[in-house]
Amino acid sequence: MQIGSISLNNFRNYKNVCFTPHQGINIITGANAQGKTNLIESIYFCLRGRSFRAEKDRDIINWQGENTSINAEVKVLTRNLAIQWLANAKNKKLKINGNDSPRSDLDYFGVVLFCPEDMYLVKGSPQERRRFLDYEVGPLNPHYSQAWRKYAKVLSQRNSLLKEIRDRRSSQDMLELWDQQLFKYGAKIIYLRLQILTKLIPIARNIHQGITSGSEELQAKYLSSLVLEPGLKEEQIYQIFASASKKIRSTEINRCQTILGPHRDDLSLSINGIEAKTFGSQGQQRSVTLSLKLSQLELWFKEFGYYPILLLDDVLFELDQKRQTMLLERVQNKVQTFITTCFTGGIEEFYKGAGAIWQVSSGNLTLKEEI
Ligand SMILES: Nc1ncnc2c1ncn2[C@@H]1O[C@H](COP(=O)(O)OP(=O)(O)OP(=O)(O)O)[C@@H](O)[C@H]1O
Repeated sequence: MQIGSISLNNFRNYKNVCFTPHQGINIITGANAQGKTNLIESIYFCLRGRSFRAEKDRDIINWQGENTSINAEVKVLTRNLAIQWLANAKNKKLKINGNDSPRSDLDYFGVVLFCPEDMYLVKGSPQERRRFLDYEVGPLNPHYSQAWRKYAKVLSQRNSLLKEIRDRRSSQDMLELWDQQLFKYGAKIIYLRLQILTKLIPIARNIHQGITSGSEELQAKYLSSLVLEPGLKEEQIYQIFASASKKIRSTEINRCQTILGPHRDDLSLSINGIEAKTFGSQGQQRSVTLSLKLSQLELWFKEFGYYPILLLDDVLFELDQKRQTMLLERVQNKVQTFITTCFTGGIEEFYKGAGAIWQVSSGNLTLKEEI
C-alpha cells in the first residue's frame, strides 16, 4: 500500500500543501514545532478517520480557518483510490472516489503508528493496552472496528439506563434489549481479539527473539473479565458473558456501571516470565513495543497480501543502533515509511536509493534530497 500524494488544506499549521512522498522511506526533518508530527497525524487521520492525539476533531483545523480538507491518492495492490476528508468543528465527511462513504470503508486500509506515547502500551494502565487492542490489533480483522463502535454505543446507553434504574426512572425490564446487544458485540470483540492475538503473538515472539539475540522470550496473554477457556466459539463467549452478567446485575445498578465485558479486559506482557510493566527496563519495554509494532506489519501482510503504511513519530532515535538497523532493514523496499526526526543521524547513508528527506519549516514542506 502506498500514498501517491496527500494535499492538506488548513490542517493544523499547514495552510495549503501538496506532499508527493517517496514510495520507500520518507524522513521528515526540521526544528521543533514546525509541523513534522502534524504531517504524520494527517496521514493517520486520512486512513483512520480520527487523530491519534487530538481530543476533538476541531483541534486539527487551522486556528485561522473554519474547516479543513485532506485529499489523498492511495494505491492498495492494483486499486487506485482517492480519499477525501472534509471536516468542520461539528462534523466530518469521507468520500472515496467521489462517493460519500462510511468510515468503516477505511477498515481495509492499513496503517501502523509508533509514537512516544506507545511506551505506555507496556507500562501504562490497562486502558492503554485496550487502546492498542481496539485501534491497532482490532483492524487486523476488517469486522472488528464496526463491532467495537457498536459495542461502545451500546455500553454508553446501557450505563445511562443503569443510572435511570437506580434512580427509579426506568424499570429493570428495559435492560433486556440492551443486554442482548451488549453480549452480542462484546462476545464478537473478545472472540476477534483472541483470534487475532493467536496469530500476532507468535510473530511478535519471533521478532523479539531476533531483537534480543535470543536472550529474551516475550509472552503475551489476554486477560478477560470473564472466565474463558481456550478455543471458545463466539456463541459460547456470548453465553458465558450473559450468565456472568446476570449474576452481578444488582451491583451494576448500584454502581451505574457495566462491570464485565471487553472494555474491562487487559493484555499481560512479560519477558522471560517476568511482568514487563513492573520489572522491565525502559529499553526492554521499548523492545516489546517495537516487536508488537513490527508484528502488526507482518500479520497485515499475511492476512491481506500487502504491507500497511508505517508512521514513526519521534521514536527511531530513541532506539539503540542495533534496533534502528533491524527496524530499517525490515521495512526497506517493502513498506512505505514516514519517519519524523529533528536530526537525521546519518541514516540517509543506510538508505541509499530507497527514500527521500523532507524539510519542514513553519508548515511548509520541501524536498531536501533524494537518498
Ligand atoms: N490547529 C492548529 N492550527 C495552527 N497551528 C497549530 C494547530 N495545532 C497545532 N499547531 C501548531 O503546529 C506546530 C507544529 O506542531 P508539531 O507537533 O507538528 O511539531 P513538530 O515539528 O513535530 O515538533 P517537535 O519536534 O517539537 O515534536 C506547533 O507549534 C503548534 O502550535
